[in-house]
Amino acid sequence: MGTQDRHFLGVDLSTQQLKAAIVNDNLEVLHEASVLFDTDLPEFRSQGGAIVDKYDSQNITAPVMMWVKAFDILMDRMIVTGADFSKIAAVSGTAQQHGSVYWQRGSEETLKKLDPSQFLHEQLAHSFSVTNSPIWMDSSTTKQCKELEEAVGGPEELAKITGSRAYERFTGSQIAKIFQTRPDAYKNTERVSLVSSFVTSLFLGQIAPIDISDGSGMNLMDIRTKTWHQPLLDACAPGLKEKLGEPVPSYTDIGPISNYFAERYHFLPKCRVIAGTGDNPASLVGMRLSDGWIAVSLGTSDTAFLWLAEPKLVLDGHVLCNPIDKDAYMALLCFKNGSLTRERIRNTCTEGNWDIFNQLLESTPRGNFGNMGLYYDVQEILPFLKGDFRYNKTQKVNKFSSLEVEVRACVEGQFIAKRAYAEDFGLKVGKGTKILATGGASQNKAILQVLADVLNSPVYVQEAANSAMLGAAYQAKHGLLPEVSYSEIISVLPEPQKVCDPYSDAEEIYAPMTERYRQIIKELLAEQNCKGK
Ligand SMILES: O=C(CO)[C@@H](O)[C@H](O)CF
Repeated sequence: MGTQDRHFLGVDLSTQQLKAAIVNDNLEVLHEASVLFDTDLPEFRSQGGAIVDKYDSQNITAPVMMWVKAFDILMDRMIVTGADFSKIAAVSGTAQQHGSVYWQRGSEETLKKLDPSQFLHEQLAHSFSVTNSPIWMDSSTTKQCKELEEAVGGPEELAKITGSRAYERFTGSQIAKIFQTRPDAYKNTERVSLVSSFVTSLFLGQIAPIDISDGSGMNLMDIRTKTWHQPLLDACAPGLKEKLGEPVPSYTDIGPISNYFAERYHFLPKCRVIAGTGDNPASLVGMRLSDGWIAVSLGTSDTAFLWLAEPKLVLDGHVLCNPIDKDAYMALLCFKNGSLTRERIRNTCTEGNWDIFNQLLESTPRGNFGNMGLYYDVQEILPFLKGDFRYNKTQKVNKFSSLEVEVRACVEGQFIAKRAYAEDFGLKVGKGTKILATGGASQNKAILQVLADVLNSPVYVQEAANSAMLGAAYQAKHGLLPEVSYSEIISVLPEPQKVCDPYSDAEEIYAPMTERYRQIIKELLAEQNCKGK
């Protein structure tokens, strides 16, 4: 296959949808398709792609068969766009981080012998020992988190080894909870995948390895040796190492595409499958981050991340292995209450109209007359709080005086939190720093202006907002051509475009608001700890 008609496929299994893009050798997007879980697969009754347990709102999962069925639909939708899979030289995947898939004993044999004349969902319906996969929105594993930290001597020790203290959404505590509460399901589990390696397993026709970047979001892997830390595996469940398999660098060529995809969709048998990775590492691949840049992904969860040459010990935030250079790292800050919270405020203040939301946002001054709001629909990660908290210039209040104050308080509050944790993480915001925004809300200029003001830095966007999905497609080329450097591979991409600069008064407004935010959080966490006692 000549380079001019060498295409690459990237598939992104995110929280709300499964989407795919095909790019040509110049990384130009040729075809895209998506499957929205809630509306295209209503029989699973997901909301935002997730199922919240009606008896325990901290217990949040997603039906794995919803993801499998979405695959069948996605491939057919790609065909409708005119995709020619025979030109695909390599495919890779990305997915929401931390979620886990539990393959039933014997399912790898099923994967190897899939019948091309049938849908995936018809053949994999009995391949999962856990039918509802725990996902990153879950926060029901505080007990298991404590056990993990105790296993190695405390949160700092755990952060030193794995890059993070224990977090409820991380896969280690989720596996431990399944072993403790559903021992038979765990016993019947042949292999455990992350959602990203679940995606590549389908293409590979066998259980694919976990990559080191997504794997470092499990509280199980030593980020320096890139190997599982046995005392942590033992603290979760017996025989876990065999179920996880060995982690691999994120650009590893893990084998040829399965016969199923070759025969059913006419991929060439020589099409290669490249290891998948998590959505945030894939976004780093999809964006051209270098020193002085901070990436902010505004999606279901909001995240901020940047490239690190060396790991840094933090207790609020994460250090992951780098998806591009296996000897480098990346810093990650994750906020659960992202776009779904912005949409909730939009719905309550504007009956669901983004144009009115933006008008209200732009009708209020920077600093919002001293009002601050913190809105946590689901248990937040940073900080570990849930509920709405509103403050006027001097004190806590139950509600704000106007809709426009509420709208600005939501957006400013989300970005002030990012600034506070980013600065605590050692990131430098302000002069010389540039922000690269991605994710759905990065197409909203009014929101980006607030981001620029709060972080006192210019905001850039790149052509496509789907940086994770495109990152997977770029990773497919990066993995296929190990002799070509990553920077050379993405050198064909257009430079990010500047969208807005901060106003000159931004720093004098938001530096003190960031300090006030820190004080408020300290008081709220102290209050919560007292209630918990
Ligand atoms: O938990 C997260 C990162 O730590 C989220 O960004 C998920 O990856 C979103 F899918």
